[in-house]
Amino acid sequence: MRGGPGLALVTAAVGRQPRLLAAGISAGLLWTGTKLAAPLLVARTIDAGVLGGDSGQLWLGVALFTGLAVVGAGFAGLRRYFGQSLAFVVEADLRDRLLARMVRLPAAYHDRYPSGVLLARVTTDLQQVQQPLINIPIMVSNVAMLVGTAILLAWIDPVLAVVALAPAVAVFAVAVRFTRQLGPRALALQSELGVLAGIVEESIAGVRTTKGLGTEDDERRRVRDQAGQVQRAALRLSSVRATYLPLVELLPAFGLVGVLWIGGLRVAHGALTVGELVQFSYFGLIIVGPLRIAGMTASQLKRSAVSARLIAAVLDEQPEPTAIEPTASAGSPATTASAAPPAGSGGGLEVRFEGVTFGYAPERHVLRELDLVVPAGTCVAVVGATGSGKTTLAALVPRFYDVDAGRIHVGGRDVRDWSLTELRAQLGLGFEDAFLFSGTIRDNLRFGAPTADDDQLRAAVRLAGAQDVVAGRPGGCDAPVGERGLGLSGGQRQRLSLARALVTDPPVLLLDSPTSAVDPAKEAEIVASLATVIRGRTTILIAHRPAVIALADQVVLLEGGRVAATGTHQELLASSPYYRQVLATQPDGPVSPDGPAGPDGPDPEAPARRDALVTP
Ligand SMILES: Nc1ncnc2c1ncn2[C@@H]1O[C@H](COP(=O)(O)OP(=O)(O)OP(=O)(O)O)[C@@H](O)[C@H]1O
Repeated sequence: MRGGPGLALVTAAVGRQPRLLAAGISAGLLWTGTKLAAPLLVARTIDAGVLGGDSGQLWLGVALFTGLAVVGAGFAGLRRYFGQSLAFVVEADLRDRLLARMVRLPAAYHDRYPSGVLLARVTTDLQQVQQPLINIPIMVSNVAMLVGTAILLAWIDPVLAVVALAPAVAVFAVAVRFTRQLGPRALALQSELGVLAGIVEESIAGVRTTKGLGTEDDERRRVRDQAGQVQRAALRLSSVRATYLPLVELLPAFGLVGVLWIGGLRVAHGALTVGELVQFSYFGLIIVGPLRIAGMTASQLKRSAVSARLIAAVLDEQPEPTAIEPTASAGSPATTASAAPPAGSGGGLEVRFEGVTFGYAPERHVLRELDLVVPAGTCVAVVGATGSGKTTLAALVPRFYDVDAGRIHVGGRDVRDWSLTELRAQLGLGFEDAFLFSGTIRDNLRFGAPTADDDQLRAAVRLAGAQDVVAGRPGGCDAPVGERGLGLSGGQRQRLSLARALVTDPPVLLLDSPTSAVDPAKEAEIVASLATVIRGRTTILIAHRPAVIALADQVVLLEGGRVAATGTHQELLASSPYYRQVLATQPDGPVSPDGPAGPDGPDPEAPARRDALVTP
C-alpha cells in the first residue's frame, strides 16, 4: 500500500490491536523457524544418517523432522487464526467509525453522494481493506523466510545462494511494475462497483414503483448495463494480473533449475555434499510459495490501498458541529442562552426568519430574503406551489442546511448559537415521507427518547391519534414494523412518526404535509389530532389541503422563495388569486371563502391564538 491518508488510517487501526498483531506475527515467525530448520535437518540426516550409514542419526532426523512438521502445522493454524481475528476486529473498528461519521455528515454531503456509493464504502471497500490484513502474519513470516533463507544459503555456499535467490529479486521487480499498472484499474473497478451498488439499492427500494409502472425490464437493463461496466473494469484489472502472474510462477522454478544444474556440477567436483545440494533444493522449494504469494499480494494491496483512500476520504469530511460546539453566527446580535427553555417546557418557542436567503447551489437561491415570524405557541401554515421552497424553509430550522444570508432564531437565539443536539431537542420533526425503522413499534417510538417509559409513549400515541394503529396490530407496541415501515399504510406511518416526534414533548413542531398519504376520512382524524397536538407549541405546518391549513393561526404563501402574502386561510382565499390557484392544484381543489375550513369547521381556538400574532 502506498503512503497517504489510506495507509495512515489502516496503520493506526491495526496499531490499536497490538496484542492480536503481536500474537499473529509471533506465530508467523515461529512457523518460519520450523520451515528454515527442516532443510538443515534434512542435509544433516542425508550426509550423516544415509550417506554416513549412522542409523541413529537417521532415526533422530526422521523423528525431529516429524516433530517440526507437526509444530509448523500448528503455528500455521495459529498464524491464520490471529491474522483473521486482527482483520475482523480492524474491519469492525473502521465500520464503526465510518457509520458514526456518515450519520454525522451534513445533509448537503448526503445530497452529493448517492446512498449506494456510501454503502459501497461500508461493504466492498471495507472488505478490500480487510483482506490483506488477514495476511499480515503470513507476509511477515514470508519476508522472514526469504531473509533467513538468504542468510543460511550465503553461509553454506554464496555462489549457489546467488543462483537460488536471483528469482526473488526478479519477482520483486515484476511485482513493482505490476503494481504500478494495477492502481488506476483498481480505482476504476471500485468506482464502478459503487455505482452498481447504488443502482441495485435504488432498484430494490423502488421495486413497487417499478412494478406499478411496468418497468421491470428497463430496471433489469439498467442493472445489467452497469454490471457490464463492472465486468469490463474487472477484466481490465485481471488482464494485468494475467500478464504478470505467469512470470511470478515461472521465475522461482528457474531458480530451482539453476540450483540443480550448478549444484549438481559442484557435487561432482566435491565442492558440495549431496546433503547440502538437497538442502539447497529444499530451500529453493520452500521459497516458491512466499514468492508467488508476494506477487498476488501486490495486486491485493493495490486494490486495498484504493479502498482505504476512499474510506479515509469519508472520514476526513467535516461532520456537523457536535453537541458541545455551537457554531458562532456571523454578525448575530447578542443572544442569550437563557432565552430558550429546555424541551418539554410547554408554551413553545418563537421561530423567526430574518432576511433568509438560501440555495442548494451557489447563486441558485431557493429562498430569497425571507422574513417570517412564528410567535411562540402559534401555528403557521406554509403554502406554495410545488418547488416553491416549503420543505427547504423547514429544513433550515434544525440546520440540515445553513442559510447563505440572514438568520433564523429559535427562542430568541440564532440557530447557529445553539449546540445541534440542544437545538434539535427543541424540535419535533414530521417528514412527508415518514420513515420508520425495522424493529417494534415501541423501538420506533423510543427512537429519539430511549428512556421514555410506556406512559410517555401512550400519551404521544394518543396525541397523534395513532391508538388504532397500535391497537390494531397483534402485540400492540411490541408488534414488529417491517423494514422502512413498509408493513404499515402511509397514513399509519405518518401517525406513528408524528407520535415519535411528540414523545419528547418538543416546544416546536415542524410538520411537512402530515396528511399527504391519507384519504379524506383519515385526514379528518389526523386533523382532529393535530388540533390537540399543536396547542401550546410553535408549529410550522407545510400544508396543501384546506382542512389542514385551517388549523393554522396564520398562513404564509410562498412564491419563488419569497413570502407572497400572509393572512388567515379565509383572508387569503378572499384576497389572493394566486393562493386560490395554488390550492386549486391540490387534490381537494379550491375551497370557497365561506365554506367550511375543515371537517369539523374552523378550529374554535384559532382566533384566540391569532390574537397573539406579531407581524414581522
Ligand atoms: N437536496 C436538494 N438539492 C438540490 N436542490 C434541491 C434539494 N431539495 C430541493 N431542491 C430544490 O429546491 C427547490 C425547492 O424545493 P422544496 O422541496 O423546498 O420545495 P417544496 O415547496 O417543498 O415542494 P413540494 O411541495 O413539491 O414538496 C426545488 O427547485 C428543488 O428542486
